Amino acid sequence: MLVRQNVLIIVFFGMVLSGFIYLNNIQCICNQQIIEQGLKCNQQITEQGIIKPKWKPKIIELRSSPGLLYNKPSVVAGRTDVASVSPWSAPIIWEGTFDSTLIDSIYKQQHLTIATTVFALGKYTRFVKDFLESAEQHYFVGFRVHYYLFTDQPESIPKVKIGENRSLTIEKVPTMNRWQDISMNRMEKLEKLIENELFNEADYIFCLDIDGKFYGRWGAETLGRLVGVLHPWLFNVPRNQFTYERRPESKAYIPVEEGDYYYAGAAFGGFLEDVHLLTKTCREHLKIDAANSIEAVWQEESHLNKYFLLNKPSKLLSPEYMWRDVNEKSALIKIVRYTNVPKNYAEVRPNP
Ligand SMILES: CC(=O)N[C@H]1[C@@H](OP(=O)(O)OP(=O)(O)OC[C@H]2O[C@@H](n3ccc(=O)[nH]c3=O)[C@H](O)[C@@H]2O)O[C@H](CO)[C@H](O)[C@@H]1O
Ligand SMILES: [Mn+2]
Repeated sequence: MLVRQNVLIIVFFGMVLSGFIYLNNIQCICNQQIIEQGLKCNQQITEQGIIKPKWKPKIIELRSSPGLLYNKPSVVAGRTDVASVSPWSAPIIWEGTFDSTLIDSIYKQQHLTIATTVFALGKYTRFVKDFLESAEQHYFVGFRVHYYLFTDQPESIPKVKIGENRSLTIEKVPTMNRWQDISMNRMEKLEKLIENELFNEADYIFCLDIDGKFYGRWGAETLGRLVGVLHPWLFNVPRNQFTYERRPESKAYIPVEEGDYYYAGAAFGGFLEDVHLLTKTCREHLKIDAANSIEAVWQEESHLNKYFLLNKPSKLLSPEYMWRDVNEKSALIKIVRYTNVPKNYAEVRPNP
């Protein structure tokens, strides 16, 4: 009798347990289906019936090689003179916050392609040679890099030797008379480039100013979903001194009591999907502003700052990655990686 009772109890609990396992499995399968369906929907058709890009699958694992030797990370020693994390837990990359041997080893296994865009219209073609030659020495060395150069004068682009596994595509664009239009129009060009050409080719994209030169490593430590760079002149000033757009009529408007950092318009990047949304949103907002006869104080840089306020970057690069001039010193800048090239605005721009 007692034995039968025990058997019944065991059978009962067994059934309850199987029930739990079954329900749990169904939930897992459902979650998977939801994720897969969600992706498929995103990838197939928009409301207007347009086929959308099928983004290249992303590698998110950080695999390390067995036997790789590098310095032991410390939990107590590190940079104490600068913040290396934002209030939303995004890393801020400074010299001393990463190990280049380790980080290269992790990301080289992923066989990545990094699309890199620059624009050189009018007299800005003079910056191309230094930009490309210095990038070949310092920018994602050992990685596959595909430069896209937009210019109104392909014939005057100098020949620069591009390394193995790296390439340069030159695309002709119409000449424009206002530097503001050249600068702003980049958002639309980038949006279309990602949509039409890059979506299945590259893993990451960086969009850079051409009037810059590399002096130090810019590598895999900069890779992230959405990446912004702290502006070299405004990284250490109070919030009310940020040169955000302050007129409420503009889509780039940020009130004085808001804002995290002031980001440079001269460099941003990330996954294609994320940069696509960024460029699309900024392009739309620039268009709305134009229709309302308003141009934000720093053109697309103002819209970029608004975008980053509402869509926090997942990684921030210190001003080492966009410094003022190689000869300008700051105790916080231990290494200059990429700088603005000093220029005579009146001479180089098509209009004041
Ligand atoms: C360090 C930094 O964040 N710089 C930003 C800042 O001033 P900048 O002084 O850096 O702007 P800029 O004159 O370099 O223009 C931005 C870019 O537009 C292109 N260009 C411009 C003029 C021209 O005649 N031909 C040409 O090709 C070129 O790629 C250049 O790098 O504000 C601009 C918008 O107001 C952009 O957001 C810049 O990225
Ligand atoms: Mn510039």
